[in-house]
Amino acid sequence: MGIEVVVEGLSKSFGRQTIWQDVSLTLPAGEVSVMLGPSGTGKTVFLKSLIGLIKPERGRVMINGVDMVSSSERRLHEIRKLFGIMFQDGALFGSLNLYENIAFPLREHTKKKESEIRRIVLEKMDMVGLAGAEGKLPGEISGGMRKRAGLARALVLDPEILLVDEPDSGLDPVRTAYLSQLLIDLNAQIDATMLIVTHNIDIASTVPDNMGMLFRRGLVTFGPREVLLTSEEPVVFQFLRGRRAGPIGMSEEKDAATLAMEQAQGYPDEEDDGPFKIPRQLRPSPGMPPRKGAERRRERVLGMLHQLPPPAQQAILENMNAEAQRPVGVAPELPQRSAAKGSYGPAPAPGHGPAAGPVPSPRPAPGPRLLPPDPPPGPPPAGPSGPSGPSGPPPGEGGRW
Ligand SMILES: Nc1ncnc2c1ncn2[C@@H]1O[C@H](COP(=O)(O)OP(=O)(O)OP(=O)(O)O)[C@@H](O)[C@H]1O
Repeated sequence: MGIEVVVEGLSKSFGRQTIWQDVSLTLPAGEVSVMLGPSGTGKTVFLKSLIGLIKPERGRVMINGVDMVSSSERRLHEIRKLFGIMFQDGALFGSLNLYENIAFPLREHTKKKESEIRRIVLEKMDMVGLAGAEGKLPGEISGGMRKRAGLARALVLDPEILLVDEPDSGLDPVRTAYLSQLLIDLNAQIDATMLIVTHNIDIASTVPDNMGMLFRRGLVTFGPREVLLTSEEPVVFQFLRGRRAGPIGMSEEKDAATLAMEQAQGYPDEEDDGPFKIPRQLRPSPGMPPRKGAERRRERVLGMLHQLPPPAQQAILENMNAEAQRPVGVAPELPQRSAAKGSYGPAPAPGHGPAAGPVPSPRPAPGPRLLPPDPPPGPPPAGPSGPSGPSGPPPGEGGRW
């Protein structure tokens, strides 16, 4: 099972620029969490602070009793082996093929024999739908494949904590949807604690168990997904709906005068379309094991229900009831096109038991099989070819921690 990450009173500045202050939250063990926030609010800085790559001035990040802020490099080196990180651009070595890129952390951090390395690399490539692409160079594959290669590399040390930085960047909406499903399937298979940093509302509203948001140099909220998704907080309201009206401006937060002017004039083309409709959370694909994190989360959230705002309580109970009645492995809201008549009809019967019923026990062969074919290769990855993270070569020359 994944490990809980406890963040207490964390503050970070660069020179005179405060990035965020007094951030406190807990990433529950084995659950999937998302950190949202407009560009530049310090999401990536937060992610790097969790693993000790960036040092906050104040606060603690407790993992297995070790503080990632104040511990020695030797201690951090040990704890970092618990992490896998998927960086935005995949952070692959441009001169190494996918096999060698993905094998890199195993060669760096373990003394495994070549046959064992091969078994692990091929298994993880299979899990992310990259079987057969071992010999490709990063410059020969699409952005989506590079991301999945970065994900495979993040998995080779069997991480208990998986950090994912903007998995959607550069991907079309369909590839993003497949990647969202892949993340849920991986969580079902490895039961790791996951934190995804993104500003993509589709990922944020369908993947995680918990959500938080950074804005105005602080944490706006963090908790069960329904808390943020029902929030009337102006910044959350604006962000979820992608509006211009609200405290988030073009490049930074709006000042009071701009907000007052905006309230007087409004944006006539931005109609009030009512409460944000909370989409269903993705479930593991058919054939995947059930998510243990989701089961634990259910108990945890029911235990804290009375402490949550009433709209969140209502949304949680409605979702739980809907989940209990929802057949496994089917997205009932998607009409299926009949090939013969070109018409739309109801989805086929699932042939699985109800969600809240007994869970299937046998663990299936790994590997989501729902990935679409990849588009032709894009341009070679930009930026430094050396990845940084325990799951990959670290930042800087030579790629060492
Ligand atoms: N090593 C650094 N030195 C100085 N400033 C930094 C450093 N790393 C990040 N920053 C600054 O911290 C701020 C937050 O950056 P960060 O990349 O964490 O934002 P973000 O929320 O992830 O943005 P985006 O969504 O656009 O990726 C930015 O102003 C950035 O310039």
